[in-house]
Amino acid sequence: MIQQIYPSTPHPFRYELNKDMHFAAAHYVPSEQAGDCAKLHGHTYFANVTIVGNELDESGFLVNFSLIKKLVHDRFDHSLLNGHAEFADEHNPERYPTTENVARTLCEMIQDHLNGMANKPRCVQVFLRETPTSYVVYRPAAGGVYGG
Ligand SMILES: Nc1nc2c(c(=O)[nH]1)N=C([C@H](O)[C@H](O)COP(=O)(O)OP(=O)(O)OP(=O)(O)O)CN2
Ligand SMILES: [Zn+2]
Repeated sequence: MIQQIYPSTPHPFRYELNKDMHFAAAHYVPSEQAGDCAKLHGHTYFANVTIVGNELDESGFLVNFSLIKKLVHDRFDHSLLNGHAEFADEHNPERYPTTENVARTLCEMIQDHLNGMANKPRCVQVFLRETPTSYVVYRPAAGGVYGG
């Protein structure tokens, strides 16, 4: 069982849901400055995704926990991150599969899906751990999340 304390983000919504998950993936950071990270290697990533909203769906869910896992796990588990379109541009540092960019991409992917739901849940935080000693927290700009 995964048990961990995460940083929290303040928000005005009635419900907050968190989903923990793992995925195994390989990557390299295509930058001469990246040192050993420029070499192909792998991690078991750990992600915690925070979803908020005011309304539940017809199942009484803010969003089904399993959907959040499916969006991330089905796409990235046992894959080469650099092989995904989101991370394939080796000339744009915003597209390198760093922890920062992967966390932001997960949030954006999930939000794209949530935008199609009638109860309009929002992804307000992705905590992404790459190694036992390194993690990133991504939060979309407040205007983007709360501004409708
Ligand atoms: N800001 C970032 N820095 C680094 C990233 C990153 O994504 N964003 N990535 C790496 C490497 O991919 C590496 O796999 C992880 O680095 P690091 O935490 O240094 O790994 P260690 O397990 O060796 O850490 P120790 O605490 O020294 O054991 C590097 N930097
Ligand atoms: Zn790495």
